[in-house]
Amino acid sequence: MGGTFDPVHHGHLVAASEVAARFDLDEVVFVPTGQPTFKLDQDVTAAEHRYLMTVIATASNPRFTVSRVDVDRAGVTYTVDTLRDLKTARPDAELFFITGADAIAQILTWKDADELFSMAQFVAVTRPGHALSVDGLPGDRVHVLEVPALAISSTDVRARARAGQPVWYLVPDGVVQYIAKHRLYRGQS
Ligand SMILES: Nc1ncnc2c1ncn2[C@@H]1O[C@H](COP(=O)(O)OP(=O)(O)OP(=O)(O)O)[C@@H](O)[C@H]1O
Ligand SMILES: O=C(O)c1ccc[n+]([C@@H]2O[C@H](COP(=O)([O-])O)[C@@H](O)[C@H]2O)c1
Repeated sequence: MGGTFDPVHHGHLVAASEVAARFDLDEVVFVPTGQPTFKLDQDVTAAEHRYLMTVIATASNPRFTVSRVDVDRAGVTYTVDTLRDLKTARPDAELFFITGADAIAQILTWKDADELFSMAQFVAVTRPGHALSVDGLPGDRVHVLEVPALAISSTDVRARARAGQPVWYLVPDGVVQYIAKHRLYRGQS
């Protein structure tokens, strides 16, 4: 599952857990982006903070791991590179890329979009506030999964932290503490 994870929240974790169960996955690899291509105009938190919060959030689940491939690759992050690096690290693995309704809606505009569907299957999960449409995408490579609706976004978590409102139970406890310890999201949206 790729994401900016700024910060990772329970919407991400529930989606990953549901896809793992439905598709009987051995492992879910969370891949925090380096420089997310569609957020180049935004003030994104340093990759190392986002990576560490993702490690904290996933630590208790033996099937969840976190990859540094996007964080460690220089330049803008593209999923075509993510999938290539994951395939190199796990040559025998069958890859499924987990993505939410908002992200799948834009997938045809992603770099080398045609190539993506031959590199992995895609699982598009439902997300409150976003219509899920996979029209025009290859039906044999894109799966749709309804997951328990959690109307949580990283944008909202950042806004709450900035306003001094609680973020408990929107993100894992360790992430609440990490945000407080490093005083993240105090001066940005
Ligand atoms: N509550 C949610 N339910 C289901 N999928 C989600 C949810 N939140 C995010 N996702 C999906 O997880 C992936 C990574 O999301 P991302 O890290 O950009 O979080 P976000 O909450 O959308 O962040 P932001 O508000 O900063 O844009 C995307 O594919 C997104 O669609
Ligand atoms: O490859 C692309 O062109 C591309 C464009 C936009 C988003 N993505 C990927 O989609 C995932 C979710 O992105 P975001 O910006 O919603 O956090 C993340 O893994 C991104 O690298 C990929």
